[in-house]
Amino acid sequence: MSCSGGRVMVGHYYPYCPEPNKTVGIASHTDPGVLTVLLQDQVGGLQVKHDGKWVNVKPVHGALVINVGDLLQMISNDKYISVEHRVYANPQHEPRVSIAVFCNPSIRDDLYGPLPELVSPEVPALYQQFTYSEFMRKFFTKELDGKSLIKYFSLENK
Ligand SMILES: O=C(O)CCC(=O)C(=O)O
Ligand SMILES: [Fe+2]
Repeated sequence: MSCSGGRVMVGHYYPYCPEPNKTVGIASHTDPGVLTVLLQDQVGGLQVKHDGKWVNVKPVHGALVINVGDLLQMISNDKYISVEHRVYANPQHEPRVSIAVFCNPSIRDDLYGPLPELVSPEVPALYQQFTYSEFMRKFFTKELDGKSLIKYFSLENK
């Protein structure tokens, strides 16, 4: 798999929100692809779910946040787990800007699934194989919610 052909850059702009407890910046989700590289500014607002609790990701000047996505979870047969994250509505009187680069496979019709090296009679595959086209079709028809892509391709009932 190569990341070079499948990178997408997205810029997010979160304006000041006078009533932040009535809405969200981005609802809780996992990123679908392999890895996401994220640059935050100094405003903050990103949270990740850790041990069932939302934890603030403190913005550090010059630092990049790397999120594991659903594809990496499935290809690694759960060696890496995709991270649930969200952004709260911005209560600061200055806008928040973030830039995300999504690293995805570049070949749509190859089969993806747990890498053969990670699967054995003792450690069975946890996910079915799928093409990236099929994966993205499913992604675009799902709600922006927790782990439904992972559940859809899972061979177990998670
Ligand atoms: O703005 C952020 O910090 C996060 C953006 C995000 O989660 C995404 O683009 O998938
Ligand atoms: Fe995200």
